[in-house]
Amino acid sequence: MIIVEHLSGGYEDVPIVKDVSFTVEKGKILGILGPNGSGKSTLLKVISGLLPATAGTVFLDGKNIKHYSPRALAKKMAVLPQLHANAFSNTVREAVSLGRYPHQTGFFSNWSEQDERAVQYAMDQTGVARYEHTSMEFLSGGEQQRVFVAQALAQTAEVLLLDEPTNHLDIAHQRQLLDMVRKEAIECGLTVIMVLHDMNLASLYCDELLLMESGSVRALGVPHKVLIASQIEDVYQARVTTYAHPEIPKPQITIMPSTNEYQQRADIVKEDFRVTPDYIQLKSTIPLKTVSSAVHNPGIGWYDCLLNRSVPGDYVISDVKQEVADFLQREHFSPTSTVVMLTAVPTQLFALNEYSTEFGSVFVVVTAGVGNAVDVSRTHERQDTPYIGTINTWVVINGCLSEEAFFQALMTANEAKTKALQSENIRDYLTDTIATGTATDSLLIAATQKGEEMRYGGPITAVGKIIGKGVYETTVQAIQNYKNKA
Ligand SMILES: Nc1ncnc2c1ncn2[C@@H]1O[C@H](COP(=O)(O)OP(=O)(O)OP(=O)(O)O)[C@@H](O)[C@H]1O
Repeated sequence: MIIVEHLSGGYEDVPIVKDVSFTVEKGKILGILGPNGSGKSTLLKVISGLLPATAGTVFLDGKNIKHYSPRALAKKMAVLPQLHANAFSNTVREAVSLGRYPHQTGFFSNWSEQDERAVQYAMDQTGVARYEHTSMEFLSGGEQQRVFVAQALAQTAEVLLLDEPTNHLDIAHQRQLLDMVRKEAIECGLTVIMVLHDMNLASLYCDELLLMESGSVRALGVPHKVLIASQIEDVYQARVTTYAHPEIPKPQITIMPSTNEYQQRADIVKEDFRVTPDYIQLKSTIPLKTVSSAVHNPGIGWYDCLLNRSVPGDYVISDVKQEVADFLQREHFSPTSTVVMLTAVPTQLFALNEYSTEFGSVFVVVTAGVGNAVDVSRTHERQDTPYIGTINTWVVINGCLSEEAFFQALMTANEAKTKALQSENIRDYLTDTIATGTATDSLLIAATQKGEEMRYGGPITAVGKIIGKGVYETTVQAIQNYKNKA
């Protein structure tokens, strides 16, 4: 455990680090973030005693680091500096072995089995063992960086101070190195303080983050409390936004380019829609921000091609995703920029309407196979598996929606669809109650993201009113087309 209390320090007469306090428990990782020149490296140097503290104290295992001899301190604390001197070593093994120096009484005169094990372990963990006899000068920047990390690891200290350990590393090696650091923390109780420029890696791998600004602590705490967009924007003077990592409950940050290239956005017009016997297509000249429950490319993304593909009524493919991927390849659609829904309804039974609004027009496209409609409040009584018979709904908006508005738009559209089923008296044939949808309905909201942002998409907003009316009317029309055919 390391406790830093009211620490200040800098270079001769230049105070840099001002009144920094934090605690890192044993086995935890603290990430230090901050703009260039904010004092991150200087803080590590003052903590490690490389620069004198002008005020404050660093406690290591309850003892002021000033009261450790340099060798005793080096056994407890290993440091990976930002810039490395490599004057004393030739080969990788020699460089890593230097990490054992604090454990030696003479100059490597009593090399022990423990030293050997520590060096071998550090080389294995950092993936440099295969270069062990190679001269340092023949290694790439990233390979050298891993050797220096191995050197610090070979020191077998309880506390590791790392200044930009992922410098020069490609993403696979960044991951390998940070996974290794995290494993050492969790399994061996290693306490780590590391300076990282990459906020996303810091968020993923650190228990807590310290955000520095002009030598002082601007924020300290768990990643969710530090990586707040407004705070990061203020400290870095760069526009950013946060989003959730897809698998790990940690925030991620992305920069918002100031270029207006992306703001010159086109409008969707009726001619962008095309209907063939196989599919209904919207081909846009710009990617649309899309939220959907489609079969292919569901979720949130940017896509310039939407397909509602008609498949035979007996379409049962065990691997639908692969079948759709094969279809896209066969038909020369880009798998990464196309959203695909499936329907058993012949495409000519679609309904499409355009609605003009004050912000721009809205298109609603629906195919409604309601032969197998269900009452969602009664489906718990059924034992049957889902079958094809689907209402597919697209709402394409010439306008800019907030994230909140996208999800409200989904709700608004779904409510309007249900209302259409009600007024068309579509019933669940098992319960003989009004159906609310089918077992496999799909819904998509796409927007050009041009113009002023609409914050909300609920039923009484400008966009919500159109979605409510548009999805209702268009679904009714599509159901009637379906009934007439039947
Ligand atoms: N040897 C030195 N003597 C005097 N001032 C220094 C010295 N090294 C760094 N500084 C100054 O201290 C301030 C903080 O530098 P430091 O290297 O700690 O920043 P940092 O946050 O690690 O930056 P970066 O993200 O660029 O690595 C800077 O203004 C820098 O110019």
